[in-house]
Amino acid sequence: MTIETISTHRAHGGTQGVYSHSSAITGTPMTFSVFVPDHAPGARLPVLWYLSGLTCTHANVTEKGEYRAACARHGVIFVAPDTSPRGEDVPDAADEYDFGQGAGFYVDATQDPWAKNYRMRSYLERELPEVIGTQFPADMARQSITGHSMGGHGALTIGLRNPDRFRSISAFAPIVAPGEVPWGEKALGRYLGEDRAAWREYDAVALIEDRFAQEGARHPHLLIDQGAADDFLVEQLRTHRLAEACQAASIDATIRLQAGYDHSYYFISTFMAEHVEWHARWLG
Ligand SMILES: N[C@@H](CCC(=O)N[C@@H](CS)C(=O)NCC(=O)O)C(=O)O
Repeated sequence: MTIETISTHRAHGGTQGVYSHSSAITGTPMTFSVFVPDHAPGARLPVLWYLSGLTCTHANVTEKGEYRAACARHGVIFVAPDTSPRGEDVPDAADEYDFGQGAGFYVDATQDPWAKNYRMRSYLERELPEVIGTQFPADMARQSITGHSMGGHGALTIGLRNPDRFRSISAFAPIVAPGEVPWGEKALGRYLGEDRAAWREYDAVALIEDRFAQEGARHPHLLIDQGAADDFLVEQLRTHRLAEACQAASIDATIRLQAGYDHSYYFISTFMAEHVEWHARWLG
């Protein structure tokens, strides 16, 4: 397994890198960024994954997320993958910002022509963790996950499906019930087909209903921040649906509505250090 180093920079007492590798799962080159705080020789640090939203690459959070000082302070590695496979040979939906390249929705597509490359679920559940665990000083027994919008949906669904891998899940303005909102209905319908039963493992509210209704089912700790002035809140994000599902399943989640904040990286970067610190508590 080889990775190519695209760039490295010293920052906040650590190293911010951007890397590329050839993914067997997506069949494309994939780019990702990793911040590694300085550490004692031989030490292995816990990992916080960050999944990005529509139209993003690894670069949006790397440049605007303001996570490095907190990660350095708490000794946490921060990994930011891309949001889809990319390339001239990868099918795309020209002129659609919410589908195709930049909008992989963290699913394994089953429908043509998407099924061949759009396999972000397997990429993030199987292939990239192997790369991070072997190429970086990462302690893969200590992982948590966060994300924004479509990436908040990715963090919640990957985290809830893998409670033994992730100690905590947080999200900024996540899509909590894609099966009930226009962004999600469009993406899941085209990537997975019209049988809505197949959508449920890619829908945080449905996953909670299906897997955590039983008293005592173990789940990662949950923290959500949502801007009250977010233009997507009512139609696409619908945070109250997650609150209702958590309450019905007796899941003790912290879900906060932040007055005045919109959907942008100004919002994310404001609360990023708090999220890193919160995850660091569970990561030990
Ligand atoms: N109106 C936006 C919709 C997409 C959007 O808001 N994307 C969010 C994630 S859902 C984002 O993080 N955009 C990139 C950025 O702000 O750097 C666009 O067309 O770019």
